[in-house]
Amino acid sequence: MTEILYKEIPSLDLADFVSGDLDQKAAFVKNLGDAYQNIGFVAIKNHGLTESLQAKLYEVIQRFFALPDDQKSAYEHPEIGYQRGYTGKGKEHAKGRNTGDLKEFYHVGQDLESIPDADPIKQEYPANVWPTEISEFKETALEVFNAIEHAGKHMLRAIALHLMLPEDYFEDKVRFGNSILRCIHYFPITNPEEVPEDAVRAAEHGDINLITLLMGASADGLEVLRRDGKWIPITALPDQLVVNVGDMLERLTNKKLKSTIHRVVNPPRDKMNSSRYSIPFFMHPRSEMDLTCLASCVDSQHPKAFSDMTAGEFLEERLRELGLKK
Ligand SMILES: O=C(O)CCC(=O)C(=O)O
Ligand SMILES: [Fe+2]
Repeated sequence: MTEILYKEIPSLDLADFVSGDLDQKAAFVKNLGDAYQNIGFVAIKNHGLTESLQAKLYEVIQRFFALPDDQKSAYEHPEIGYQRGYTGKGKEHAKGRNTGDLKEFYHVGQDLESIPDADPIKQEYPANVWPTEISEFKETALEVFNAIEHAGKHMLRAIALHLMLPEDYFEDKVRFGNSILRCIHYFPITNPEEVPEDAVRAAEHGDINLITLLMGASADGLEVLRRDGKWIPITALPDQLVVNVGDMLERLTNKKLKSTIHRVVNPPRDKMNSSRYSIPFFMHPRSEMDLTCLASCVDSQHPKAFSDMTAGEFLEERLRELGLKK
């Protein structure tokens, strides 16, 4: 396969896949496959998440993050690896680093009430944590969670077809999957000289999950590392979601699909005193999903690069590496 060095991440129309004719659907799968085998990122429109709902969630989280730190820390749950509720400033660091990122965030997971009692996964997930100060937080976040999850399921169908798997390959694996909507505030830095020399908004990393769907951020800063070593800034249009491959999908496909390293750089010094908000949705499967490399992705030129693990085991390992779990 030819290597493509994209100047920017490719833009696709999800409507081509969901409601297009056979040719449009095939073209979507081809373009997505090319993008994911090269740069690991695309931007999609017609994903079903309305701009008004996005704006509403941004408004709600801005009100939450404006609360005093000691009020926010009441929603912090280290005993569950911060997988629900608030995580305070500087707590998370990228794998392989010690300096914490210049961010605080809030995690929302599956709404337990929507999971049938008969599904054993219901016992596995912690309940969501909702700030009592902000009444619309729960309703708005869950609505966004469901809309993005729906778009993510379409993306996984297209990915399955690209991998020559049955279109519904991921369906049962992501039903009530362990996904997380992460509302992030990169807080203003009033005294740049007081933060550690090497501290950044988000140090370079790959995402843990199958795929990430990212709502357009409120300021610049996100960059992806192209395979020739050049950092490419990402600018998604307001009607687009950025969708990238995570480490679990890279593992499953034995690196055929690329979990591309990305980062959020600090603003120039004169803009350090401003906030940045962004909201990625980390689409995880159920913990029992087997991430053993697909046999179709292993051959003499591509020897198996990963040990066999379930998604649950991989997540536990990574949360420890990020400083979120003991
Ligand atoms: O804030 C962003 O634009 C991206 C954040 C990110 O990469 C992450 O939280 O994994
Ligand atoms: Fe990321």
